[in-house]
Amino acid sequence: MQETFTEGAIRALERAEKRARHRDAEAVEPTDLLAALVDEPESRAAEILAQFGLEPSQVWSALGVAAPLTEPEEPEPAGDVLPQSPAFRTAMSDAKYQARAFDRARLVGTEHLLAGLVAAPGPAADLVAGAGIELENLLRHLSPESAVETSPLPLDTEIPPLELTEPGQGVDLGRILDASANRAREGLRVVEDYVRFALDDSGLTRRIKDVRHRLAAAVQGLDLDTLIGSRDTRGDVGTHIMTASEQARENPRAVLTANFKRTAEALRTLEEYTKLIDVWLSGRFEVLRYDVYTLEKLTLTAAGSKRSLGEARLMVLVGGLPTLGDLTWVVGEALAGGADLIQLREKDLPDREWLQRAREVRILTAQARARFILNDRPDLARLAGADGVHLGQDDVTLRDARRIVGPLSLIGVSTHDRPQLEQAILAGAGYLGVGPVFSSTTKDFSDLAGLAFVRQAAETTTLPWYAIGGIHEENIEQVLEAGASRVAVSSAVVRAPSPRRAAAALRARLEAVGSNLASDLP
Ligand SMILES: Cc1ncc(COP(=O)(O)OP(=O)(O)O)c(N)n1
Ligand SMILES: Cc1nc(C(=O)O)sc1CCOP(=O)(O)O
Ligand SMILES: [Mg+2]
Repeated sequence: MQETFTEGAIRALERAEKRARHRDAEAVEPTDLLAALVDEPESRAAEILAQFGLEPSQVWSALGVAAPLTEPEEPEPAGDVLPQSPAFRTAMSDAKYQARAFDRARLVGTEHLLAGLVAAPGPAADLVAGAGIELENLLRHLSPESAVETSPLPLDTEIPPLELTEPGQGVDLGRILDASANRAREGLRVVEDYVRFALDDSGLTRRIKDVRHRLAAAVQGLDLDTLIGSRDTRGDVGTHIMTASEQARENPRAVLTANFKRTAEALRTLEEYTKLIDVWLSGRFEVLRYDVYTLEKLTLTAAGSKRSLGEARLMVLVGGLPTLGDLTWVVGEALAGGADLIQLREKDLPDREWLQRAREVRILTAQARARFILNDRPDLARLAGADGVHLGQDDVTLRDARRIVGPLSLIGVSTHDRPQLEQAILAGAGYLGVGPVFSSTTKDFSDLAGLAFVRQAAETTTLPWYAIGGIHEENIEQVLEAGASRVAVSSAVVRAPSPRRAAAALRARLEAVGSNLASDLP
């Protein structure tokens, strides 16, 4: 699906790039875009912000940026286009997504750019959220005329679209649409309750809410009076027919999957029957159906990983040791001290030797009933029978790794800032690395993500995540206070005089924090 931009949006994007250049940035950030959106006070975005009490001058001063850029008398020499930061790209993809859902012509306007900014965590989103603007209340402003307009698009065929309000034609269709809208709404509610109360995942809850609100907006596009007028619950022969599979639910997870299925089916019905009255509206139900599939994957991944990593709080990274004997000794000690996962991280070994070491570690971890993760290499992870593979931002993508290790293997992803965190969750990571928290003797970093990032991770997801980077017995308390429940360490154990004692000390600290890890619900 191809989107195009309104002239106002194009101007805002150009200005955002200019603003980024003026501050000598290496990439365009969401803050550049927010400042650029209010540069033109008549833009839809600026109008919406003003309605929420956020005037341009407040935005510029809160962002610490210059008031509107004055156009240079001479055109500026054209340079290479500045790259977009990951957060900016997230905002853009959300903006396009909102335009697709709300605008018949799929035109991305400044209001959609603003909605994109709200969805991309960071200072721009924080500023806007501080003014009380959330996706939920912003959705009302996205092309309101088209969001509620129900006049059909011209169909390709000669057959005129059904007139929903015409008795006879309308009633049957109205009953189908009414029942399906209710089923979709109810299914989403059941799913939301699981994510909110069983998983306690605020990020996923926000996503499900967003889908629920967009469903409500799409249903508004149908003639509500006709739907209610067509309702005949008592006369519906399906109301009292309950199959055995509908009644039996083995556990909360089965309730969850059944309700995702029910929601997707109901959306499919809405999509198909709405084609008879309004193809554009039908497209909105289609987009929602795909969103529900994505949500299902995200929720089941979160629930599955939370269950499978349960109380696995301490990951120890080993590697770079001179001999196989050194490696097996350290791994044995770490396991005896209470490591729940061993990650083999080799950087200079020939593949054959790496695989041989991996197979040894596999045996030791299996004996200790601990997990074994291989760093960087899905191919070797599969050959060694590892439980999973860990991928960094420059390693093969999660999708490619999945093709090698299969659907059940654990795939962890390193993240160093919030956009990467969100991206990894969306891509289906089974767990996350969150760091570097402190400077490390194992790996050099030019920038530290610090404890601030640990706090952000704690606020964002309940997918299992491991704080990593320079964590030792002396500083682990700070990491736990920032919200971590799991840590990954290397030197603190591998280079300790007694790896066993070092692992045991870390483990004891981890156990001392209240257990909010494993959900009681399967
Ligand atoms: C748990 C965990 N988190 C982060 C990393 C780092 O992975 P990556 O960024 O790919 O760097 P290398 O470890 O490959 O140097 C990790 N290995 N484990
Ligand atoms: C390999 C690695 N990756 C990190 C990240 O933040 O992505 S921190 C790190 C080093 C972890 O070792 P130590 O506990 O000795 O600092
Ligand atoms: Mg790597």
